[in-house]
Amino acid sequence: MGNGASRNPDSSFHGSAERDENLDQAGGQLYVSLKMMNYKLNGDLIPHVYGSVPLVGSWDSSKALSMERESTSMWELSFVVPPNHETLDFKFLLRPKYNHVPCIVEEGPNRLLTRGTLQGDARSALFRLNGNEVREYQVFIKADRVSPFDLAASWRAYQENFQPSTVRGIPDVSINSVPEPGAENGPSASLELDLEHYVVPAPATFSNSGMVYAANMTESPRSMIHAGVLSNSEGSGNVLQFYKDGGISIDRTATKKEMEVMVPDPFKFYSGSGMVGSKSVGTFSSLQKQDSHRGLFVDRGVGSPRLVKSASAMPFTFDLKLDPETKNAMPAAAGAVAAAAVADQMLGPKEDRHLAIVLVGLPARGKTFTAAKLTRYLRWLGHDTKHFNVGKYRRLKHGANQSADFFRGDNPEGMEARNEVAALAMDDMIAWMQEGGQVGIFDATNSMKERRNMLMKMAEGKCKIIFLETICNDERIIERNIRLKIQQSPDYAEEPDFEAGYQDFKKRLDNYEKVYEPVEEGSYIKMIDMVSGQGGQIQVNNISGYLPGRIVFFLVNTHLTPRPILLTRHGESRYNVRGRIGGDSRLSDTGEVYAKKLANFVEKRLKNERAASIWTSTLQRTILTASSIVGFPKIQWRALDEINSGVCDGMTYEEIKRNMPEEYESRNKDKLRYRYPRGESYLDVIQRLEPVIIELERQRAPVVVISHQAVLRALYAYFADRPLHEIPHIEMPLHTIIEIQMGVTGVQEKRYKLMD
Ligand SMILES: Nc1ncnc2c1ncn2[C@@H]1O[C@H](COP(=O)(O)OP(=O)(O)O)[C@@H](O)[C@H]1O
Ligand SMILES: O=P(O)(O)OC[C@H]1O[C@@](CO)(OP(=O)(O)O)[C@@H](O)[C@@H]1O
Repeated sequence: MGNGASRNPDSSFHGSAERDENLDQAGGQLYVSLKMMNYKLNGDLIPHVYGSVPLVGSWDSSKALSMERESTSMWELSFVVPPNHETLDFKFLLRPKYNHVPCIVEEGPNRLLTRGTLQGDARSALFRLNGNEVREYQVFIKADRVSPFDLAASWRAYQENFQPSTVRGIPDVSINSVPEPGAENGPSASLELDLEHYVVPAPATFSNSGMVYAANMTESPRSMIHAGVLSNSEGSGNVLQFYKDGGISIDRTATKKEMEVMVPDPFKFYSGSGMVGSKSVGTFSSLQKQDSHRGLFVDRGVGSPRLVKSASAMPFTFDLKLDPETKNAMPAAAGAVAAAAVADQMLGPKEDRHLAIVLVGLPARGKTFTAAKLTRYLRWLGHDTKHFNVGKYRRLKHGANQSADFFRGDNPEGMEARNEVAALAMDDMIAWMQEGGQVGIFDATNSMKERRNMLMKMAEGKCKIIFLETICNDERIIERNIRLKIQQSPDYAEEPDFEAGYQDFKKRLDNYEKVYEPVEEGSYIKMIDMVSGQGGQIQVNNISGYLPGRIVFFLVNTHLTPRPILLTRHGESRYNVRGRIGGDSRLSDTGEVYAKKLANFVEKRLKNERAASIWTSTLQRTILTASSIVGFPKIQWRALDEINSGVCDGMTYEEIKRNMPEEYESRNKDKLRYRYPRGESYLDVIQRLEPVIIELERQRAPVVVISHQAVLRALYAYFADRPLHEIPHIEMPLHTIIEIQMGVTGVQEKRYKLMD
């Protein structure tokens, strides 16, 4: 749209330099939303808009933009103006949709929009019809500056998913901030104010609830499993109780029983000093240009992680050396993971086929939290990943109630006992990798070089180690973390006196601080003050390969700002009613009622959340479901489109069974991997949703995702930490909102059912 050359001599209006600067700094685009009220069709004349720049026809009425009917008498048009636009003059006109004449242009001077501000008085649109009859229609013109980076943030997501809609007349990005007059009298008014009224229980499988201490869900010592003392990681944690309101509580009795178990001593002690020299260090911050490091997202927001890559930093490259021995060995979840990851795993050096992420950091620095989150992400992407928490091994071997003295650097028994359990956990992790496991997350303080050397020695020739150090210098956050630890950690489950627990943990921290040696060796990622809200930094050293690159990218985008993510399917579609899959049908009458109810719900639930946004697919049924929601930007993502059912698109399951029995059978056998002819599989859907997950992690404001059954199953599985094979079978009912609450203790779920 550039320098929209205006014919209006007064159009050289400019805002103050300061305002311009502010707008430029916002880096945003302008979302212009025009509405015309009470226009009832007059012959085949449809309201249009044309104006001074090519986007609105350059004053050529044949290229005017048609407004779309939003309701019986309300017409709407939204478009996006790039930030550098000068002035936009425009006028409303009435014209047949596919004919150029007759063309009736509104009376009066041009309307003028300068740098986001409408000049002159707001006035109705006056049209002089044949015989000099004058018709007057009320119009609303609204321009909102919204950062496009908040909308479709990563360049990758933008390139891959932010495609033009196939739906005629519906803008890809729109904002309608003016509540529809009379909206409160629509069907939505039937939704009572009390949202709690609509709460229904969440399924009892939400294993990653913020109420559950992540360490409890990690692996158990093999020796115990083999001895039949414990079952496996899932079974060995605490007993969970699920309540009607979706809350979860931990049965401490179970924890205690587990702690009482003592194992025969299978421990071996490992030592060594195989230190790997540091090759290059890169620091990432947002100050560099986006295109200077492909694949890494740059956040322009205040208080977001900073990402800078120094010239000396290693690029994330693929090592494609051919290893004939493993040519045919496919990774466990082949097909789920990106081709580059498969190539790395199959063709890279032998030890690189297994990756150990070894956490480093003082207590209460978010190591277990980060390890659990990374495990969830990698598993969801299809990488066989396990989380080994040395604290859990320690508790099982030495009991949960060790005092701070146990952790003193000058307590030889304590040191030996701690190294012993660390070696046991590492041993288990390597054994698991040799059975085919891909990524092991080794979660302990690992705060001294000597310990890290031991681990590197154990890993030699077996797996590649990347240290992941979490550093936090914000005293307030450390204080909050300590308090959370006393509440959550099984170490203090038996301590009834909070203050006594607090003092003991502080002493433990002191003991660690005295001997702490930051990582300077090998390959590493350092997360420094990433959750302080003041920026933060990620430093990487000697990192290469597809998977390490994805891990860095993921960590850069995660944070702890609490916010809800609301997931919902579109309202019932006409195809849903007829049992047809895919397609691009409109909503049924029931679906339309849901759209109104949803708008009402969103209005109430996100009343004070001005920065929230609504994400839809590019298919009509989601866009129409979002259409009644006002006051938030709406973004269409192609990645949110329903699973592509290829040649079966538009058929009923019955028709597929009858006409393509083999296809029907194959899907029944393996719904996760089955790919519709010329369409997609669930695994394909998961892959294309990865940028959406990264973007949901990155967002600090609430997001409402209105999408489809298969897509929402995949998204939900990420948050609920559900295994890949369950994804195609997860229940995803219509007319229900799943609220995922992201916060400092992890992820929690709540459900609202708005209609039966
Ligand atoms: N990068 C981080 N820096 C500081 N605190 C964090 C970070 N990530 C998560 N946290 C917070 O730290 C709390 C305690 O984390 P936890 O993982 O138990 O610590 P650790 O394993 O280091 O002892 C978490 O509940 C979370 O709120
Ligand atoms: O994988 P299955 O269970 O077939 O579910 C996906 C199907 O759900 C449907 C409805 O049957 O999605 P949608 O919610 O978009 O209408 C189909 O369009 C889609 O093919």
